[in-house]
Amino acid sequence: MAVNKVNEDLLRERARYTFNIEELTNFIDGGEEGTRNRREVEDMVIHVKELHDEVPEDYLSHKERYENAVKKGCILIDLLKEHVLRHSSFDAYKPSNMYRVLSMAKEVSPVLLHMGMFVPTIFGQASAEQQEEWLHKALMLEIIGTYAQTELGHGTFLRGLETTATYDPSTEEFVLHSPTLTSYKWWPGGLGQTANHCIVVAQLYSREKCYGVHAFLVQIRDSETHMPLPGIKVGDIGPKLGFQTANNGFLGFDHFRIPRKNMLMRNAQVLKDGRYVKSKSDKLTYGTMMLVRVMIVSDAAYELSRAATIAARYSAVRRQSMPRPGQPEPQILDYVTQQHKVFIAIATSHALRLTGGWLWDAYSSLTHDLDQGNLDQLPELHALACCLKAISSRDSNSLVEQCRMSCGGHGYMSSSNFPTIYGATAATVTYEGEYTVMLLQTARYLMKAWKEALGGIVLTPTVAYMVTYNKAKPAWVNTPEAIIQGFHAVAVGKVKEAADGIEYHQNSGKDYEDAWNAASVMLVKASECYCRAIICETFWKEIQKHSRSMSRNLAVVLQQLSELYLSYWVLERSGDFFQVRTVPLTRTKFEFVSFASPKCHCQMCTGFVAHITSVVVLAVQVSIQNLTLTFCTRKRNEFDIGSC
Ligand SMILES: CCCCC/C=C\C/C=C\C/C=C\CCC(=O)SCCNC(=O)CCNC(=O)[C@H](O)C(C)(C)COP(=O)(O)OP(=O)(O)OC[C@H]1O[C@@H](n2cnc3c(N)ncnc32)[C@H](O)[C@@H]1OP(=O)(O)O
Ligand SMILES: Cc1cc2nc3c(=O)[nH]c(=O)nc-3n(C[C@H](O)[C@H](O)[C@H](O)COP(=O)(O)OP(=O)(O)OC[C@H]3O[C@@H](n4cnc5c(N)ncnc54)[C@H](O)[C@@H]3O)c2cc1C
Repeated sequence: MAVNKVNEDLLRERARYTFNIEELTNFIDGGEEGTRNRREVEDMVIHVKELHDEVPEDYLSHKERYENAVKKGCILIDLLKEHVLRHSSFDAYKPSNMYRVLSMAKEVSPVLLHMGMFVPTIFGQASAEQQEEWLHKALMLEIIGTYAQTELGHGTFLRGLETTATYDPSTEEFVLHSPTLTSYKWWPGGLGQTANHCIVVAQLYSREKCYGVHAFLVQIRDSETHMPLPGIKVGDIGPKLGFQTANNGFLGFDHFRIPRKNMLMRNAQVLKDGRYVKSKSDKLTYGTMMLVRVMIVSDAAYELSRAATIAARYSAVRRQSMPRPGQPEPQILDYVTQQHKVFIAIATSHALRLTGGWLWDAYSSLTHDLDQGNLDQLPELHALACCLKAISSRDSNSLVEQCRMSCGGHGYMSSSNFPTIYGATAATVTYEGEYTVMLLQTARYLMKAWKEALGGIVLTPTVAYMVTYNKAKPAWVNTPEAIIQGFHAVAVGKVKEAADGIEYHQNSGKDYEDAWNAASVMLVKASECYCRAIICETFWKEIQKHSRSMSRNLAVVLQQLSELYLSYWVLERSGDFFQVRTVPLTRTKFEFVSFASPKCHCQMCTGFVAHITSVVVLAVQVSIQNLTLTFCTRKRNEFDIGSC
């Protein structure tokens, strides 16, 4: 049998790396133990022949694809359980571990929502007694759940959800009902044929009063026959852009009764006689969504690094055209345009991975605070989770597409894996909070922060610079730190511009809601700039922090990646930087001037040339599913990414 011979170009590129590959691998995995755990799980998976397709999944019927995905999901979960039972240290339910294991199968798993939302909701919103009853069953997949919140008529506007849960004190039950077609649950993953339980988000009624949306744990299919229970209508919603094996479904209730104890009662409760006990905050019902948004940042990074790996590797082995007659066709990696497409994808995967880790730590700290009854950090974390989920998923999805295009026709093949990765990341831009809606949520937070900044009130960490910029303009010397200050200045300018826009529309007679809507494009822009500043600053600071404990050669390359990221986004947003008025070169002062302002002096901070020499990459060694990007650093022509 022919042995796959490694491409000569790839071998040559790999011989050129200037740093310790294992060190980079450990850095990506979050340490040596992370690498060891990942490899152990991968080794378990890679030898399971049932996980390798004899026939391309695209040639299977919808039913075959689903059955194939169920089979693989069961195998992976069993392996995960076996590994967990063997290594108590491997935190299977650290979201990145769970998602990584499930994504080792090419098909999206029909139990993704069970692991990604059903289990976390029990963790986050069930009382101790309820966790006692349901958690182990869920972890061992004795019950298989999903998260049924979105309806045919409402996905974003949760207060508009129509499914009702009406308490009947005579039987101590809730009656679930879908009063209209638009109230049917629509989208929940696994609902089509897989789940036999679900978290249902419904309007709670007791003693004829509505208390808003709350979560309930509902059995929808018979545990033995798997048939829908009486009063339940359930099925598959049909083909989609991607996610074909996620088994997204619909669910309707016809006066379906569940015990009172099936309302998730960690936060709010309904007592036997129907009295409602309020939660410390209504927003705690939204807790699972915040968790998944936090997860999405890291998983968007993961999906992008898969795409970047494929593109970088292909760029090393593909030879095309003949710039010099009679010379061999060059590797397409030698074209600066190819580098410009691929290198930012690699840099962004690191930026989002490190930002995702930073956000996960912030979220972990918040959950600890919430357990102590301290909700102070909730608004800022909600704002962060919203904008970072939006920007990371959008950046990931668009760069996955850029990576696909960088591979020409072969990138369009299913066998390239780009279509699957694209389908997964495209979904992420919409689910768990639609892109624009999430940025507008962050904008709500920024408008409040701006008002406090004007009043000189001390702000929370990620917006504290607003007070500084609103008073003294910082001096700018041309360094990465200064670029980050530049992003802060741009963000402040956009926040101010949006706040001024709302005020302008109110002064012209609009009420606040209409003024908000009229200024909403500026509000989205302000959130984007606030979020970009966070990613730039976090990426840079994380690299500086980790560089101190890593070898110099690796630190140099990672530093170059972070400088590339900063430079790339200044150039991408040069128009916004144009609005930053400067004084001649030596000591540049920031003053954000809106284009609308009559005193706009568009004078660009010149010399903004970032020479990125001997940048990054090259060939890449991809080991299955992991993120070990084995870079061979190769001297590249010095290229000037241009002055602004
Ligand atoms: C690349 C692969 C990635 C893999 C990912 C890993 C695992 C996968 C697992 C699952 C993913 C698969 C499928 C996805 C499943 C779903 O999509 S579940 C459904 C998700 N749905 C949503 O996200 C709905 C989006 N809408 C909302 O969140 C809210 O409706 C809203 C937009 C926030 C608006 O809220 P609304 O009720 O209109 O009121 P208002 O805007 O006035 O907000 C009220 C106040 O509440 C605060 N708030 C809102 N949400 C939260 C929250 N989550 N946490 C904390 N606080 C919140 C808001 O800031 C307001 O506060 P104020 O003080 O009044 O400003
Ligand atoms: C692959 C996939 C899997 C999913 N899985 C699940 C699941 O398991 N469980 C679940 O409950 N849901 C799930 N969903 C549903 C998902 O959460 C919703 O689609 C998402 O929340 C967006 O809501 P929507 O579809 O109603 O879009 P809409 O909110 O109707 O958005 C449509 C347009 O209206 C705009 N818009 C809406 N509100 C505003 C506003 N206030 N201001 C300005 N513009 C606005 C949006 O920006 C967008 O451009 C899934 C969706 C997908 C695509």
